[in-house]
Amino acid sequence: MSFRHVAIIGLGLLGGSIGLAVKEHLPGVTTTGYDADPKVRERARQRGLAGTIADDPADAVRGADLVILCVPVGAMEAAASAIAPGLKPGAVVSDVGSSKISVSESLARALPEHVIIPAHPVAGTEQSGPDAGFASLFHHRWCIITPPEGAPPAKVKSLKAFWRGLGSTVEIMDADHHDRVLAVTSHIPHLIAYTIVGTASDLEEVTRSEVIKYSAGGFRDFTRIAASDPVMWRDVFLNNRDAVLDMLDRFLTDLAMMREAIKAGDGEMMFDQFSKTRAIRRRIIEHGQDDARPDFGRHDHD
Ligand SMILES: NC(=O)C1=CN([C@@H]2O[C@H](COP(=O)(O)OP(=O)(O)OC[C@H]3O[C@@H](n4cnc5c(N)ncnc54)[C@H](O)[C@@H]3O)[C@@H](O)[C@H]2O)C=CC1
Ligand SMILES: O=C(O)C(=O)Cc1ccc(O)cc1
Repeated sequence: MSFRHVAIIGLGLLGGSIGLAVKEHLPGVTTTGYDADPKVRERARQRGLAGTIADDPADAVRGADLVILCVPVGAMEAAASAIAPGLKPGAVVSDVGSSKISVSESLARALPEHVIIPAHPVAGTEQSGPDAGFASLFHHRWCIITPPEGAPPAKVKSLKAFWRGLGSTVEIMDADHHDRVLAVTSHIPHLIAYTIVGTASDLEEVTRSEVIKYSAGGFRDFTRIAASDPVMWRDVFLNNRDAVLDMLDRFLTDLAMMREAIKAGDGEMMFDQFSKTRAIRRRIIEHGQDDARPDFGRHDHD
């Protein structure tokens, strides 16, 4: 069974992109939407982020067979409770949150009688809000689905097909594994960016130098990441605390080793390490996710 009516709760970067992507790639599917912020609803109507934008969360989900919560992970439970009165029995409730264990638990608490299948499209930018979304956001990007035990296989299959329809490559994973992998590949890199940009800015004040003005390429890349939405990332670190702390300990050990190598003038150690990481980047470019679905748009998928 494929979804005929998809409701999107939260119409910022992710929610807006889903609405636009459904309009472009799945034209037979009806979309409805809701956002808690009236200004966002207004802008969403102007941009046509969903077919109908409701002023009430329960109205937005009435009749939907798939509801996707696209709010910060700390707001998932409140958003799920607010849609409960309008949810059709048998509707699938999913989300796009960047961490999965806590979201899974929040949704199960708020909607104990409903089918919950959490997901995370690993696709985004540093932008947020209703003007940030675009239809091709999910093309050739991973979407990780983390079905809880007992999730109906036919509904998991439908959710897979939905994300494939938007151009993603789907992977099934358990929530614990997801949270550990994403802690290393996404959450800690954001933490490093937020920290280094803060450190450079503090240094600038102390030394009255122009650290930021003359920053080279690497630092500019960090400033892009460090411009990401503060509410969203605060919530990620509050909600993926354990995995982030574990992985951060590993990272700090490795950073301390690099510090020792610099202190000791151990050029060989640095050269070996930098050569290894250069090879990793080359592997990503050669076999990475940009190549995961070279056929998107040319074939149908189940
Ligand atoms: N920004 C990114 O690159 C990515 C974000 N995500 C996840 O997607 C989710 C949404 O992120 P973005 O779209 O970037 O954020 P955003 O800030 O662009 O949009 C979130 C929207 O949710 C609304 N909202 C907040 N609480 C609400 C509630 N209780 N009910 C209804 N609406 C509510 C806000 O008004 C806002 O318009 C987050 O959970 C984030 O972790 C996942 C992949 C990538
Ligand atoms: O802008 C970037 O570089 C990102 O890393 C976007 C992003 C942010 C959060 C996610 O959960 C997934 C992707």
